[in-house]
Amino acid sequence: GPPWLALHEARRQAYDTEAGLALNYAQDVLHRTDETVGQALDAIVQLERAGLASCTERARAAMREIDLTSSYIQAVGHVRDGTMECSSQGGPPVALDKPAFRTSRGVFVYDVVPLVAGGPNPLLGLARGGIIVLVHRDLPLDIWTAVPDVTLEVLHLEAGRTLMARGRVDPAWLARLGTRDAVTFVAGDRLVAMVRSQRFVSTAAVAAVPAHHLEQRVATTTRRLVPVGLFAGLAAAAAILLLARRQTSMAAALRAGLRRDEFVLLYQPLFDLRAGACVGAEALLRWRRPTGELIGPDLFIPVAEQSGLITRVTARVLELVERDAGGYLARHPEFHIGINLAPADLRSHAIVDAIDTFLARTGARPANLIVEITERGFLDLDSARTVIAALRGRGIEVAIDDFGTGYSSLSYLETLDLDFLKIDRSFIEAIGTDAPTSQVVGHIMAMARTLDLRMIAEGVESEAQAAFLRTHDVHYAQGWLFGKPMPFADAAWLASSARRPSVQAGAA
Ligand SMILES: Nc1nc2c(ncn2[C@@H]2O[C@@H]3COP(=O)(O)O[C@H]4[C@@H](O)[C@H](n5cnc6c(=O)[nH]c(N)nc65)O[C@@H]4COP(=O)(O)O[C@H]3[C@H]2O)c(=O)[nH]1
Repeated sequence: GPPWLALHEARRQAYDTEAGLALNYAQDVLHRTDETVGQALDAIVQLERAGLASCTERARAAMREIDLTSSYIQAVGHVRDGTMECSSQGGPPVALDKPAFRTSRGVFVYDVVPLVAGGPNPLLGLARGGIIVLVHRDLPLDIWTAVPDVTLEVLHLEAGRTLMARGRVDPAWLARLGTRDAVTFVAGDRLVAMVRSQRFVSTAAVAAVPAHHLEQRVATTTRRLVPVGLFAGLAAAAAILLLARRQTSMAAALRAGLRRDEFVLLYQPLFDLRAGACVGAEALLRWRRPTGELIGPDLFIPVAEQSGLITRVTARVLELVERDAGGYLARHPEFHIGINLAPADLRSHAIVDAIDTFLARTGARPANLIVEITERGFLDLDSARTVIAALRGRGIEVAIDDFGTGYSSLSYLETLDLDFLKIDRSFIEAIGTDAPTSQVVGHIMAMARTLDLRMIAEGVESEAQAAFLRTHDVHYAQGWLFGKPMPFADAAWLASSARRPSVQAGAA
């Protein structure tokens, strides 16, 4: 019957979600590895072409220049007869061990180069034509992961060996990739994702997450798919299962849903923690099926993203905000509406035009909008930066969503200009408990302060959590304590009724 189907579906969805997370980690590592290898090869080619495989003053100056301008390169040197005779770091000659292997590009890979003799972080060396580039073996693995005990590894497929690793690796994984570009599988107590580099086809990255997260996710997904004792709920779950079974039909249904205007927005109040007042709302999308069931975004946004429909969904969201709140925003310049963008939205300037149109049609001000971005899937950093700059240039504020969940990594914080960091609800949930993640929120807050970002806490359910956040200078909060997602009129009513007492408090 449907409950069994739902359990089965929960398992499939849980696997997809966890595998997606592991793939994200692997992709992150791969991206950093590609950058590292790319910079190393560029350096070698540059010095080779200039005939600078030597220790002359000119060669050493060129090496120092490369060292200073390449973020992933630790040092560049000249190697002859198994000795690094000089390097951009200065110091005496360094005797090298035998290279571990030679790649088909003619690059010799040295496993351990003790640049600082007996130093704590042995470097990896890549050498060709008398030039050696030294890189930190930890740097490509230095990504933010929300779950503890993640294994990260960079593999050389030709050589059939590990280049860099953090955590427990298993040599047997290598064979699972075969000729594919990416693969996920369960091995023992772990879920493993492997991705092959498109730039350097003999390198691949691996991420392995503990499989017990999978079981937890099956449990929560089952709870969501099987609403207790509701036949309607079961029917909805069954309907979703039928759709989800074949993503193509789900995409077709989404397309039809867009055509038939089946999407609606609910608005979750955003509270200023100090003033204790509602100062805005986040727009959250729902799909109202012709049967009357409301389907949550977790089920259809990923399909919209995979099927290329997401930019149309985002355009619809702007239309709906205009319909629900346009007039109100024009009259309430201090009210903020949070809108979720998908990574695909940040790939072109179209979203900026759509927002300009929205502002022109509604008379709302740029400061009315907070755009929330997440890095589910892969963010094209260059175009994201351009789009974000265009939005911020207009006075629209930008928040990074899902921070710490593994979707939004530390590297994004460093490279994107942002206004807000949204602390994910999983970390708020852990406040004051002895969950292993209970300390994470402190680190996230410290990071936000360092980067000069204001903070929005998500999923605040208790007064104790709110008090904790208030004392730690978190500006805004959302969550069931303040209000569940509701029709716009209700959120607007909250904002106007909540503003009065706070104005009096300010005047007193
Ligand atoms: N347990 C608990 N949950 C709370 C609490 N307060 C809020 N939530 C839920 O947490 C989610 C917060 O949204 P999000 O992190 O932006 O996460 C959103 C967002 O990433 C995505 N999403 C929603 N609307 C859109 C949209 O219009 N476009 C895009 N691209 N994504 C959307 O879907 C995600 C899920 O949205 P929802 O299902 O509406 O789920 C919402 C909200 O209903 C609380 O106190 N306790």
